[in-house]
Amino acid sequence: MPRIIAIHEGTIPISSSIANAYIDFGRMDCSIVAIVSDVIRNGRPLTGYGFSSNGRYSAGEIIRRRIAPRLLEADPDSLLTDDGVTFDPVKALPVMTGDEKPGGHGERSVAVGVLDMALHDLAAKIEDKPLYRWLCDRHALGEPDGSVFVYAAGGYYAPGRTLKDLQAEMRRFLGLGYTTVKMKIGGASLREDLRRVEAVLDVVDGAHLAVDANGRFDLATALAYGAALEPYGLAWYEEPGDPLDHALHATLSEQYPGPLATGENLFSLPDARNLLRYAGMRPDRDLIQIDPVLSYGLAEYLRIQAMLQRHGWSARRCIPHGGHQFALHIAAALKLGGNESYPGEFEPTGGFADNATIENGHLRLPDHPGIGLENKAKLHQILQSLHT
Ligand SMILES: O=C([O-])CC(=O)C(=O)O
Ligand SMILES: [Mg+2]
Repeated sequence: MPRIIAIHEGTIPISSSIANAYIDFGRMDCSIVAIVSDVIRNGRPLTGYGFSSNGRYSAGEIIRRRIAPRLLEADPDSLLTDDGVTFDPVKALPVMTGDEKPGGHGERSVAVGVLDMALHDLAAKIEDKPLYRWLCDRHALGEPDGSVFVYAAGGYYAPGRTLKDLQAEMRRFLGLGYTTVKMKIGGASLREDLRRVEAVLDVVDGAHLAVDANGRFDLATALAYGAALEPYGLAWYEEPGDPLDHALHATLSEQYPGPLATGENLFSLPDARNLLRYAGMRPDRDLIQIDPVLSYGLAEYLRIQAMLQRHGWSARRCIPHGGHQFALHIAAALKLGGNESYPGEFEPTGGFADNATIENGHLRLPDHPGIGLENKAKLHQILQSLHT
């Protein structure tokens, strides 16, 4: 039966000289982990890799001091599938969150999410299957989607960036094969932001443009932007107010008829449930963007999906925040609405396999065992250096 031999952890920069309406990414970093097993394949121990999505900083201290030791000290059989063949990240979740009080889901949800990613990578590698296939088989999810909708998120604020630069960036996204793009709002005045939005609307139509305020607005500003944006018929209006201000969101959803999107800063099942209970979310048009890696991992995300279904939500209304290969497998297996992508940003963890190509806004699934981070050369080299 497989055993964990060692867990290695590190922090790497994913910094970028860009800003959204709330933060500057000049000092952004993230946690990376390698879980080494005693299963030998091609003369080497099979190893699972994980990293955190952008937006929260490295959770190294919590991984080192609390979460990784719990995995290493657990009864090894308690981490395995019932047949004992491979690791079961669903069983690892209560082990990793043992002795943690409920509520206040902050950086520890990131620490758990990073290790959950590595456990999923390892579990699928042991069974020699790409992760999306492994998930479908182990969770009886039927056939995975053959390709996944991906949209290009960019349009950040940066010193000296002109409207022409913004248009050039969006054209570059379309040239890469994306059909839908997203840009930031809320980091400038409404007047200036409308000039930026209209400049991008010279490149794509409204139905293929989303805007993201990153939680910047108070109610009056969210409503003013909503009224101004409504005629454009945008793909969605994202994170208008503080992620926990559900009353703001509910009021806006009564006024703004187009799709609203939020959830990237909600990190747990109870947080997701409160969103549905109190934020006026409309299952026929709105989007939920909870990021599995930032919110206790895919094991917790499966529980969130079950809760959404009980509330009458389709998985297709979920397009997680994040933009990396793990999210691609999750979207294909769970038949989500798609996946985010930030072409050229948040490297080396962000983005897909080196040879991945987007066609008509969709990405085909890789067939490498596990997540396939081995097909992302620069990242793989960094991950390997954790344990070799
Ligand atoms: O700028 C960010 O923090 C990223 C973000 O909101 C997104 O991907 O939707
Ligand atoms: Mg966002």
